[in-house]
Amino acid sequence: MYKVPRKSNTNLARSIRKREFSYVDRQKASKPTPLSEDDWKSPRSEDSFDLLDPSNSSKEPTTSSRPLPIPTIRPPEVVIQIDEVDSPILGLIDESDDLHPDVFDESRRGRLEPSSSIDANSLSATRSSSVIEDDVRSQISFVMRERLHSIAKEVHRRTSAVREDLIRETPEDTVSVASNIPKQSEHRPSLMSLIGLQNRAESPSAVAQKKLFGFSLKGTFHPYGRFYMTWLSLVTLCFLYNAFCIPLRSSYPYQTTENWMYWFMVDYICDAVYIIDMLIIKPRLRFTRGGIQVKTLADTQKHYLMTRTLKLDILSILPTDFVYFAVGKKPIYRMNRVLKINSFWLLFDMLDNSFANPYAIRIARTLSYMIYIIHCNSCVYYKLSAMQAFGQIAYLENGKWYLNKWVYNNQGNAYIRCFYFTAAVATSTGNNPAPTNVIEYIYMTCSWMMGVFVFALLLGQIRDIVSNANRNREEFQRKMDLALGECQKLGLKQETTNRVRDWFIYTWQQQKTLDEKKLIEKLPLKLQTDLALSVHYTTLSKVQLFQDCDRALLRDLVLKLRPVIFLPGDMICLKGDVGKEMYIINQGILQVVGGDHNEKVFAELMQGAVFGEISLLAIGGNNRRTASIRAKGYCTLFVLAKEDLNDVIRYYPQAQAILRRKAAAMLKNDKKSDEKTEKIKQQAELEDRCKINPRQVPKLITLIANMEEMNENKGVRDLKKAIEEETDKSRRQSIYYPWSTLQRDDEDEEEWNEEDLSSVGEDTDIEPMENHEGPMDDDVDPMEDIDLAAEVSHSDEDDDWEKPGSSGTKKLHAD
Ligand SMILES: Nc1ncnc2c1ncn2[C@@H]1O[C@@H]2COP(=O)(O)O[C@H]2[C@H]1O
Repeated sequence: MYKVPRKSNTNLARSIRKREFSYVDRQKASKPTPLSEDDWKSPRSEDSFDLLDPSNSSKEPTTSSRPLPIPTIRPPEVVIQIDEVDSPILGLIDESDDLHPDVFDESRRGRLEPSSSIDANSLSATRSSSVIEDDVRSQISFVMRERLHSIAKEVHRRTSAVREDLIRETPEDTVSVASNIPKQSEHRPSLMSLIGLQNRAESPSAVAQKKLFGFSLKGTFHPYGRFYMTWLSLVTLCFLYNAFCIPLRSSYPYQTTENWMYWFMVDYICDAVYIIDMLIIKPRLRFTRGGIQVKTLADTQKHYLMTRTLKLDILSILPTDFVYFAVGKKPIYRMNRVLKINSFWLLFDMLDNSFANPYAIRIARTLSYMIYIIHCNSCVYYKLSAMQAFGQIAYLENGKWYLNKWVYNNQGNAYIRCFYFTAAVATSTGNNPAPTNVIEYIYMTCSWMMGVFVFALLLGQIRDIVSNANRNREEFQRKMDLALGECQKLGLKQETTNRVRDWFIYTWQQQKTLDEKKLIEKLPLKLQTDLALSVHYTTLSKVQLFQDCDRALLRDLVLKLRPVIFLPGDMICLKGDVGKEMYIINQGILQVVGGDHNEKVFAELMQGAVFGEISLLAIGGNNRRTASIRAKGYCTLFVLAKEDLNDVIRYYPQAQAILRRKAAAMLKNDKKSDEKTEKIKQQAELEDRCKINPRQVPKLITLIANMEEMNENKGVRDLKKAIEEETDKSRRQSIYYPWSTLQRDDEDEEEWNEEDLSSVGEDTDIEPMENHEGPMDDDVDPMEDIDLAAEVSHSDEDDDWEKPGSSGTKKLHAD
């Protein structure tokens, strides 16, 4: 620990101080950013002098005698910066920090008294050595502090500059930048990523290359990728050219001395394709090793070298054309090109796997075999015909000479004629001419054999393919017939039977199967989930619940969803029923209905809407349906059973909250609608009850109107007049007026017929009966219970009697 020399004015102390200060000077000179006076306010600048030489404490130190201030205490913010500097020497700072503050605090507080009583001369040698040691340590610590101080200052300066720059940025800029940045707050996987359809980020160079060529030249290819499929089609085309044209040109006279260069041109283009395929493409094809796709070019190359395909590829491209130099341009020597048949098979396999209708691909493949066999056969037939001079050489049979009718007679299109002949022989359909010699007999026997076995086999294959393609349809037809037969047996109404038929037909049109789940149940669960997610992606992406909640909820639920189809007008759930399932709309429109006959439509629900969850989760307080739901047209829904939902949702409180919130809003809405409907119903009922036939003016009123003495009363006069007018008008119009004691809603006021009302309310000037309650019977005279005298006298006294109120046009009164 740092020890203050007992007598600071000793020679030793002086020499220490001198060395220390001279070092400070050197350091100060070498500092990159010299400290200002403010930064450098060291408590020691004055105290140190006092401390070391207390006798001079009162004196103003002279420039020469006064030691330079020693920086010991850093400004607090600088200390923070040092802490942030990741430096291995920070440990030293801590240590050095321990040294001085106490000392200088003590000195500042004046508690550290210089021990003047101790004589410097009495310091022992050991003591002086420890002092020297302390001195060295203090110097080191000082140097460290000095350096760190300057680093800290620099860091501090830079941080402040950056901070200022940041603050100086205009808020508009910040806002615009912020608005341009897509919201990243929710780091949730998208629906696409859940089903593994998310595009992975690719390196810009790879993207650029892909843009240019559609593939990466440096990379490897997926064997089922689009690029390789396109390339494979080209290779297959070249193979087919070779496979068909080599026998054709070898037998028929289609390659002549004039056109051979064109044939050769195409030949060598095909050869080029073969070579590119062998040298560039195939070595880049990825393969699977131990369940992992190998993508490294070196590995794929090595793998290709080991395959049998390479050998076939080499054989297929062997330059057999060189034989041409010896035997002439005979294309038959290129027959090794057909060894590329692997490409043909591969292409058909790939098409089979990737086409929506693989049956067509399978039939095409089988048909191509048949055609090729007939093609080759026709080439042989032509060659045989040519060898026998196209029937011009007569043959002897039973002592007679005949012309050979079996051979092609060189008339018409050679290829078509020969093809026809061989097709007829192979399928045993034609009335073929009899062979005339051994070769012809052998040919015919082979052809028939081929017809019987090979063609029967191929035709059988085609039959299987076609029947497989129809199996689903037949199964559906069988089930529908069975169901309709049951309906008939049970004697159901024709309408019901028709609905059953409708359901079957619509389901088939939509799904091409009656049980969608059955198709995928053999797959592993993960794949089933992925499949279900991708198939129903459009619908599920619209379900707000899945958007707002944990995406795992979707994965958990998707396999529990069961598709069902409803017909137009079907009631999916009825208000008051116990809720056992909830639904997600996949297709179609549904209506939330109410009223006695479900005539009121509260809302329409579209694709992606969820309903039926209120009763399922007992959100409304019980497990009863809060509304009835009706299918507007054909609808496909996903049904989720209560147990399934409960099983899953208990792990997703957020989803529960969302469902609850939504349910609360709907319940509120429904309550309002219910109240309104109830009010309208009540009003309609009351109006109905209050209907009177104005032609049958109550006898009592007529009596009052006819009473002589009462004729003096203006009110009664008006009443009489009104009755007469009303009776006349009623007779003319023969209508009933609705009378009611109920105040109408504002919205209904417009519908109110002012003209009709005026004739009743305004002219009669009858005071409205404010508190008339209870039902009014049509048959009962409404005036019978009224104390007429009191009523009339009251009316008489009333100030408003003379003024027909506007309320009379809005309120109609039975009185
Ligand atoms: N106003 C509304 N709008 C949309 N959907 C509704 C409305 N009222 C009720 N529903 C739905 O209709 C469903 C009927 O059955 P639940 O009560 O189980 O759940 C109900 C809600 O999901």
